[in-house]
Amino acid sequence: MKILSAEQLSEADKISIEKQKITSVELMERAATLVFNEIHKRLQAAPIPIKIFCGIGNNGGDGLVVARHLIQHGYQVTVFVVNYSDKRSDDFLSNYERLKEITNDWPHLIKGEADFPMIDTGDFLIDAMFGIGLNRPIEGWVARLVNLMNESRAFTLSVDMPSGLFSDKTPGKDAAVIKADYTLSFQAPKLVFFLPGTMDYAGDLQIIDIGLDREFLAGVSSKIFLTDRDTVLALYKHRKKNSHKGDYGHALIAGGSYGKMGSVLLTATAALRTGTGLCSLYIPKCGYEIIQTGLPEAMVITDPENELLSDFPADFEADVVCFGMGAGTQEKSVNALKKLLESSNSPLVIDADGLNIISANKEFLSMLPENSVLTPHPGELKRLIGEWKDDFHKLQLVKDFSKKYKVIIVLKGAHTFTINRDEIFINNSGNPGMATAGSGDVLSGVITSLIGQAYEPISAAVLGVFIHGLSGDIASEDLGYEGVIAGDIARNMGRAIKELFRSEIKDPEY
Ligand SMILES: NC(=O)C1=CN([C@@H]2O[C@H](COP(=O)(O)OP(=O)(O)OC[C@H]3O[C@@H](n4cnc5c(N)ncnc54)[C@H](O)[C@@H]3O)[C@@H](O)[C@H]2O)[C@H](O)CC1
Ligand SMILES: [K+]
Repeated sequence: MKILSAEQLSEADKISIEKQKITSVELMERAATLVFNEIHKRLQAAPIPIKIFCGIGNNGGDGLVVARHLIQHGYQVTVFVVNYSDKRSDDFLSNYERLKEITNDWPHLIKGEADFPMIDTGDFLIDAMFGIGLNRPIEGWVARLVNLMNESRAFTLSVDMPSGLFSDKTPGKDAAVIKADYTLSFQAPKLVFFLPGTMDYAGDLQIIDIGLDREFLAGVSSKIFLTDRDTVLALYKHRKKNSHKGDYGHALIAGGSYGKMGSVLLTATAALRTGTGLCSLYIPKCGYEIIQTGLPEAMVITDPENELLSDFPADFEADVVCFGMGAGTQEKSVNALKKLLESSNSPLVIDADGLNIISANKEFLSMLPENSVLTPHPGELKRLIGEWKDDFHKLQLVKDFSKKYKVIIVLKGAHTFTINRDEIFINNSGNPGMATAGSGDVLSGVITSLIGQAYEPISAAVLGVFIHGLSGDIASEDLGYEGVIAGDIARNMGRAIKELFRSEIKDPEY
């Protein structure tokens, strides 16, 4: 699914109005009625005090439409117009008139702090102050109103965007932004809903299809995508009946050190559970029995050293090599990675200490084979590319890095971002139970396995990240968030792949 900018959404708005031969106020009615339906479905006519805060643009217009429907359905509604300017939009005005026709309790105008209402924790707040039209930070008494709403701790539902949140930049440090519990957003998800610095503002997210023109949406160009089930199904390669293990690649996983053999064990388990035909490990001697006992399906080659890697078997024929988990960053391990880089032409997967070694030896960067996949968490990324000012700056730095070194970056997080040159793929599967030791080792194993099975590295990364999350979702359904450990994510990979084909399953929640 494409992620669109505010400009593209406004353009979609205009084109839809023309092509569908409707007025903008009819489109507003359609969109806001869908918002009302969602609220009505959940509240089921409950007698909760509902306070609706409307701006004076089209987001405010949406709020007025929602208010009208709620009132007509017998809800206890108080409407406030946050009168931050006199420039009321036409569609706001026509809905203002329509609202006045159906109730004697006319909207209360808020022109300053003296007009602020009391807000109770038990109120249900609807935030329809600013949407995608916000073009500068919220200031003055409007900012104080936003803070009052946040401090009330009342359940808050934002229409389209939490007010104060921009669609294309990070709010300043002390900016006034609604901290929503739930956001009902129109037509396409906005990038800020997935960035670590801003994702919490939206709360639970639901995207509502308001019927904007399909042709425009299909044709509009975007370099940012939310990975959904259709995307990954299109990437998935079915296994052939007439095949054997040699058809599914030989993955070599290099890493581990004394006390950290579990990492490679997890990576190899994940690679096998994701369907690699053969899996070998290159490890220090001390891990030999651990791996042979823990994972009889894998083959083991040992380094001359007992406790850490010092070398790499340059003549070993694997379809893909993964390096780094548990490897340490000592001089000898640096030498091991150097030998691997000198001997490889095909894409590698580099994780954990592999990344740390590269960060401390930047000359290795130009030795990375084209389309290698690097899987940093934010700390590893910082060591690799330096500090960033905010999430948007970070994305730019990663895109520049990806272009310069011709590599794919899988930036791990609550929403993992896979960045390939100028393109960004945002993952939407997974859950907080996956924030656990070894979860990243498992992900490397999944991506490695897929590359070994002849997936393009970018496809392996996007598909791998998605099914890794799905596997975590399956594990947490069974065990609860706290109960999930990395081995469970590895073990459920097959179920996750099967799950992709269950047609009754919808996309996971945002
Ligand atoms: N395309 C769709 O999906 C549809 C969107 N709808 C809704 O329309 C809003 C966008 O409306 P717009 O009038 O363009 O902007 P806002 O209501 O977000 O903002 C109003 C207005 O306020 C001015 N402004 C901006 N920042 C500030 C500020 N900090 N202080 C004071 N004033 C400010 C600016 O001039 C804005 O124009 C979208 O989010 C949806 O909710 C349609 O209803 C249906 C189709
Ligand atoms: K809003």
